[in-house]
Amino acid sequence: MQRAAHGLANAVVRELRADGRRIYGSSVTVLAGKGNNGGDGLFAAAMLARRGMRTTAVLTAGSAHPDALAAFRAAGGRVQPLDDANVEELAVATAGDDVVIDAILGTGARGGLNGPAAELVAALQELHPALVVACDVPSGVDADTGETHWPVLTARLTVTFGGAKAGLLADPGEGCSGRVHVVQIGIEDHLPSPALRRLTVHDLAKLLPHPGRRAQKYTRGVVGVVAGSARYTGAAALSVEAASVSGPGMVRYLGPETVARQVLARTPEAIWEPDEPGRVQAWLLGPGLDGSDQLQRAKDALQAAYDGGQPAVVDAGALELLPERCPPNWILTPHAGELTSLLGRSEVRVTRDDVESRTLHFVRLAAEHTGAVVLLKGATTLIASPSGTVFSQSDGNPWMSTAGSGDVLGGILGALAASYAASGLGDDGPFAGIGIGPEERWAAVAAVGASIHGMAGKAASGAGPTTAAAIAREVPETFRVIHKYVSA
Ligand SMILES: NC(=O)C1=CN([C@@H]2O[C@H](COP(=O)(O)OP(=O)(O)OC[C@H]3O[C@@H](n4cnc5c(N)ncnc54)[C@H](OP(=O)(O)O)[C@@H]3O)[C@@H](O)[C@H]2O)[C@H](O)CC1
Ligand SMILES: [K+]
Repeated sequence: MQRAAHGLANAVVRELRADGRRIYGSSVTVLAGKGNNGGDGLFAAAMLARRGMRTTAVLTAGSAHPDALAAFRAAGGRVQPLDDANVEELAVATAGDDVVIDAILGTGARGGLNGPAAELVAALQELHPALVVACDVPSGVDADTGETHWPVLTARLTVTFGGAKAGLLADPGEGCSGRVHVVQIGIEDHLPSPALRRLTVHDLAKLLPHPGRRAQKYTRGVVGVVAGSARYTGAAALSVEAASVSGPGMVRYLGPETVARQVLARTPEAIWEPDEPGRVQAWLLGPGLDGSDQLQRAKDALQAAYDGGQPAVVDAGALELLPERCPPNWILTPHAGELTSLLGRSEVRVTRDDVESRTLHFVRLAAEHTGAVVLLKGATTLIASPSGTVFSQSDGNPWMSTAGSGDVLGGILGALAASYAASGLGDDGPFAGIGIGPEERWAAVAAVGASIHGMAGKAASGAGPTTAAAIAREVPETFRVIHKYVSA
């Protein structure tokens, strides 16, 4: 607990300094629950009091961790028990402090806040305190699933102990947590393996395909793209362009001649396949599909992938064409609405809101039911393998929610699937080298693609508007940025 408290107190000091604020004389209120989460908060506030901060502890449950409360009092902290009568007054006073530490509920929470604690947090959320630091998890966020029980006080920073908890890496929980800082407290070796894994840029540097001296088209991977239609020509152009800049040996495009002309105008390196396509090692099916001809092409390609054991990235309209059970090297890329339809195929009747409030649960369920890797698009992208492992990538920014962004993601994923199909995902490869087992590797491929897409999108947007085409154009530079971490 002391190491946790030290980590929490030091993170508060760093954040205040980054805001250009003095430590001495600044004010902090810790909202302290009755368990060890409150204990961490009180011990941390005692340390801050000894550094000259004006400290108040609001005891939200009447009682508190005895030793931590004694240490807080001994350091000169002011104690304010919360009750029905003083909620409003304490909310206004607390909101005016330089820092609020949310140490009401942590991993011992069952459901959300209630009573005066809930009223206090709801009032504070409306008053927007200058700096909220959550202890371990924001109170009301389920540490295991990321489900939230409102009210939750949105944090700028969450200081968590032992390892990033799944609830901080999956929405809606991630959306309430701000930046996450992990404090090692010496129990890491005894913790179960994390339920959610996030690939870092160092992982990407190890995993990205690199052509050997004798590389040629088929060793780099050839991807077949069935996308677009007379109505949605842009989807074809964007997904083929994104695939072509993501490292494959070649991109074959299957679609109507009118669309192919526009595709080739943007990506002359692509090959139009008006009839039986040449050899491919992976498929991208679905962006902008419309009309019976294109749907038939997608069906034929899906069947070829199924029969030939080839990986396939299945998006948008092609999601309707899936077999009962998909091969484990297929990557489905629904958004929340499409996920409800996908789940509906296996009699799971949910709404988009249900999915968005329980993203981790439903992405896992979809992977289990379909047998495929399921990539659920969102502010945080979750990628579930049928084996149950889930990756969480959150490299993009909200400006990427723009038309065609999903088509670009599909192109990136299709190219990577072809590259890895060509180079192999064996036990002697880089995936095994970072502890990714054989059943998780296609989910990891999808996580690599999601991360590249997010990094490219963030670079293309800076802090402003961008377009799907601009995201695609940023992909080569994103590969170069990642490559810089190869030696690191
Ligand atoms: N291994 C680690 O990660 C460590 C974590 N530490 C800190 O410990 C907390 C977990 O502490 P714990 O005492 O288990 O529980 P909480 O502090 O999260 O919850 C406090 C108590 O509140 C009650 N409770 C549960 N749900 C609610 C609710 N919805 N509303 C109000 N009260 C609730 C419950 O008590 P009961 O008597 O009602 O059962 C909880 O016990 C962890 O988050 C870390 O901060 C250690 O410091 C280091 C190791
Ligand atoms: K908390």
